[in-house]
Amino acid sequence: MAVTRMGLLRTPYMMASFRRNLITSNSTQMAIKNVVVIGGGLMGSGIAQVAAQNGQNVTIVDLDQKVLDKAKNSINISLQRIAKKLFKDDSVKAEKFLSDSMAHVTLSTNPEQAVNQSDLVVEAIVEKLNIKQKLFQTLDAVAPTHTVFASNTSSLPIGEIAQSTNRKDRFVGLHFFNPVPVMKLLEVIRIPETSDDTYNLVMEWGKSIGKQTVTCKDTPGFIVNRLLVPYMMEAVRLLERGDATARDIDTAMKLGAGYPMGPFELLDYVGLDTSKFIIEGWAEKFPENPLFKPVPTLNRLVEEGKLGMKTGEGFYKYQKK
Ligand SMILES: CCCCCCC[C@H](O)CC(=O)SCCNC(=O)CCNC(=O)[C@H](O)C(C)(C)COP(=O)([O-])OP(=O)([O-])OC[C@H]1O[C@@H](n2cnc3c(N)ncnc32)[C@H](O)[C@@H]1OP(=O)([O-])[O-]
Ligand SMILES: NC(=O)c1ccc[n+]([C@@H]2O[C@H](COP(=O)([O-])OP(=O)(O)OC[C@H]3O[C@@H](n4cnc5c(N)ncnc54)[C@H](O)[C@@H]3O)[C@@H](O)[C@H]2O)c1
Repeated sequence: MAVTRMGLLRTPYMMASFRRNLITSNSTQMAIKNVVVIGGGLMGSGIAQVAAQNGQNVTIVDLDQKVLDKAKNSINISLQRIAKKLFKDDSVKAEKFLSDSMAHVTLSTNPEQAVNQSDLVVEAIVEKLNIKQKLFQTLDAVAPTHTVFASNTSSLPIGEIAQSTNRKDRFVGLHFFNPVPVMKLLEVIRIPETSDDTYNLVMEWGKSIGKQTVTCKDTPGFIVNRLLVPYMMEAVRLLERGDATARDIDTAMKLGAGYPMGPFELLDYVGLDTSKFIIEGWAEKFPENPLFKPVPTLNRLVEEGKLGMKTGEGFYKYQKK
């Protein structure tokens, strides 16, 4: 019996189903063959990977070629970990899985050109409403009519992002979790204008990439972050009051509440810049809610360029890979 921390492959049945999800195609792939992921950072690279490892053509777009090269490298490393687990006794199959998946990945710094042939565009760029709106406005003018647009935003209203396009019926939120290749959940956010066809298509697509979907209205933080963000901010406030150390708070939540990571480890893992954007956006929009008040420690660390694991330091220090 294979057991992971996330309970991903608990039984032979689940292992078989995971393998099926990874390797075989299904009916949706007939509809969504070409995926474009905009933003090749932490999330974009993971989203691109799960599509590619399920046989879909994926183009990753970023402003910076160096980010794209790093994304390709991290996809390769992650696929190797998965291949090792899936085909532990068969190095030929493992190698084929790796090379087939990598062959589905293309890199681009030209978003307008990349979306030319797309069926689905998933945006995973910086958590700023005006930047996301500007991007979608540009893409809306050049993408094929049938192309569905999705945002992976953690906290921004999908309806406000979709406002910048003339395809609100073909617009959804697709909220993935970090690390995307491991986390099974995909939140699908429907705005009132989202058509049934679009909704059904992305629900099927979620299944085709091995995710368990849940649906949520366009409400702040959707399901997971509406509960997770106040918890993480409360952890920082606990630290700021001097009630306990970050290390002890993390240990307490792992051993006392069964979380795989404590709140500070998770903040560093998510990225402190992204976390700051989320809480600032909510504080501005809902100033009366004490749960959404910004925390000085987060602002200070971001000002110092300590963005978490990705920069080698956040609440903790990390060895550069
Ligand atoms: C203001 C507040 C801000 C809130 C922000 C919200 C952000 C956002 O919107 C929502 C989120 O994402 S919220 C965030 C939601 N996320 C969370 O809450 C994450 C919580 N953390 C975890 O679930 C675990 O600590 C990890 C999975 C990260 C690492 O697990 P670990 O046990 O400590 O370490 P391990 O032993 O190394 O790995 C274990 C297994 O996973 C496998 N593997 C790992 N990475 C892989 C990859 N990239 N590729 C492939 N495989 C990968 C690995 O092979 C291994 O498999 P095996 O079969 O056991 O050999
Ligand atoms: N980090 C997480 O754990 C997490 C989880 C779920 C959702 N999200 C959301 O996903 C999105 C991306 O987060 P991330 O953590 O991957 O960020 P990141 O900083 O790792 O990556 C963002 C990437 O987008 C690129 N980018 C910025 N503007 C761009 C543009 N106009 N065109 C093309 N590329 C552009 C940047 O160069 C960068 O590489 C955010 O909306 C975030 O809220 C993050």
